Amino acid sequence: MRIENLTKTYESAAGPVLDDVSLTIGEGHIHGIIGRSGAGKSTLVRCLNKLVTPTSGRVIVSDREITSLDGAALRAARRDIGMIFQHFNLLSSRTVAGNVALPLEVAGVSKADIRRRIPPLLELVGLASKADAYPSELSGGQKQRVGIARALALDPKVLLSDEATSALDPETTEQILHLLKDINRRLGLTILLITHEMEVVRAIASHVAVLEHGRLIENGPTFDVFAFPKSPVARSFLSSIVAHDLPPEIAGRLLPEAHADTDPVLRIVFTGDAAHDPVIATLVEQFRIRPNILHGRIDYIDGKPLGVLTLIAGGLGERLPDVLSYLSSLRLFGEVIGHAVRPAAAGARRAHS
Ligand SMILES: Nc1ncnc2c1ncn2[C@@H]1O[C@H](COP(=O)(O)OP(=O)(O)OP(=O)(O)O)[C@@H](O)[C@H]1O
Repeated sequence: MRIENLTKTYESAAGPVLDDVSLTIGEGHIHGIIGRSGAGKSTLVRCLNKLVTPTSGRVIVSDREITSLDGAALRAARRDIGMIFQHFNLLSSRTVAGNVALPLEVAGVSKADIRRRIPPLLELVGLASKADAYPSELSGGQKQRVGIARALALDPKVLLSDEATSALDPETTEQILHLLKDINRRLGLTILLITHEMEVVRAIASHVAVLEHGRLIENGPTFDVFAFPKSPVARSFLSSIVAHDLPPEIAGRLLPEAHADTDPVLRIVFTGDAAHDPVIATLVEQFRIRPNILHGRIDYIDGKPLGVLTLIAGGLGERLPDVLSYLSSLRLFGEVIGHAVRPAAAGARRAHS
């Protein structure tokens, strides 16, 4: 799927809601799009199947330019694009099987074929025993499974997921994300995942893009964006997952410049295999540093370890360039983010003031 220079303006006075967005979604990828409320996520996803007509730009799915199509040709092209929604959008008067059958009926598939195609779809989403149940008899997670089976009924090439887990509790969210990942692996289905939760991206997305005020401000493999976010928005989305920023009460005590009574504060980003190296022991033994750990966390993103550790590097002094080159030899990233007043000196400073 290719999105090229997509722009959408609803009301010219309000300015564009999508502003020149370009993005390629690789075949078989799960690509997350994250943004705050009002960033333009729903508008973007609705432009992709032309539920909303973009003001300019193109959307190409499997070499077909969706944005140039209308009428029957557009309806046919939409079969390549399945969609699931936050509030499931099931018909309450139809059974589970009846809801899954709906897109097949609209596409003119014969009754016999529909009867044949429903059971494997329900099997795929773990609802084989619920074919005759009505939506009111299902849990939220089960309703979303029906939504997924319905979205897959016409064998789409791409699945658009618009906040599909936002109405679900954490445990059900995990099960639905697991199901999406499983379907992605088994069918090779490309999934575009619209969300405002980094946990959702972390759980299953191989790539992630960040949307802010209608502009794409970041895009790349999930691990790279998580390890080295460039925008404040991405950093703030990541705050519950990766310890990029110090808690405000610690950050507020750091000084921007070195003084005679301060020690540098070193931030180290651990990625890949080096996350398992005895880095701190080497800093102590080889570089004679007295580390005092301020904040840290190590986690797994896309199956790879990612850690951020911030420490006061007592005794670092002139050895900073050597330490940074040692870290980069392990392909770790290190930087001095400020200076901390030594505890004894802090007491003296307080007494002085
Ligand atoms: N049909 C419409 N007419 C006019 N303005 C609209 C319309 N749909 C959306 N907007 C405006 O476009 C902006 C982006 O909305 P959109 O729903 O695409 O964002 P979002 O990132 O999905 O937000 P949320 O997560 O809150 O749904 C908002 O300012 C919204 O008010």
